[in-house]
Amino acid sequence: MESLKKQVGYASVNYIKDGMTVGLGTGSTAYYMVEKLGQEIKKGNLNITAVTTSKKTAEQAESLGIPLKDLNEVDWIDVTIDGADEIDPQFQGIKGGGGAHLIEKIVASYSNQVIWIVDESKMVNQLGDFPLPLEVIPFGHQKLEKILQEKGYHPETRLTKEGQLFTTDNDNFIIDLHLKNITDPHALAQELSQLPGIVEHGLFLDMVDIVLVGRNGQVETLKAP
Ligand SMILES: O=C(CO)[C@H](O)[C@H](O)COP(=O)(O)O
Repeated sequence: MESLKKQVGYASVNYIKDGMTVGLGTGSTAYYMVEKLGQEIKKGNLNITAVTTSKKTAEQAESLGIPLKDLNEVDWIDVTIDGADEIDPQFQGIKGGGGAHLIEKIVASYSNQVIWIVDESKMVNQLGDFPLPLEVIPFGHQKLEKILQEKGYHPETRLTKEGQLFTTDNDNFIIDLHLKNITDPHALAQELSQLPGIVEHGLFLDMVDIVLVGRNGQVETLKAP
């Protein structure tokens, strides 16, 4: 799996051209994309500016000498390359396994092109087996969890390995919904967007243009309709 992630992460850098402003995603697959991008910049093959989607990616990019700007400092992003947790046949996705989906969604929404890089395990027939992350405001989060429980969404506030409350880069919490299957992602997205306290849900709908899938040692390119 690790070698598939590396293969797909490295292959995605072919979509980055000289002079572009590039959104850098978060996670173990995006890690390899950033690594390869750093190598190409160091060799003098690429001259780009990047906007990062998390503190972790920013630290990695800085350590590799990738020039960074804040989203407010750029006009638009040419391409954003990011990982995903689940992708269905309609190219709808779940993100936020790493708890970075709020910033990832903002960056993606200001991008001309969005590319997801995944290994084949992320391609599913229906979304929902992967718990759906919600970034929530700490104020009243237990009340929100109760409402989600009453709706039958099986919420679980995310904890760190040490059992502490997981906090995002924005000092919010994550509630994961254990839904098993999501029959109507658009309806669910609308419902979740209307609940006070939820800053952003991890449903990424109609956002991706190209999916690069690592499968059987190859990188498959899928274009969203
Ligand atoms: O959405 C994300 C972080 O918020 C990641 O892109 C997603 O979790 C995939 O990560 P990985 O490539 O490590 O499986």
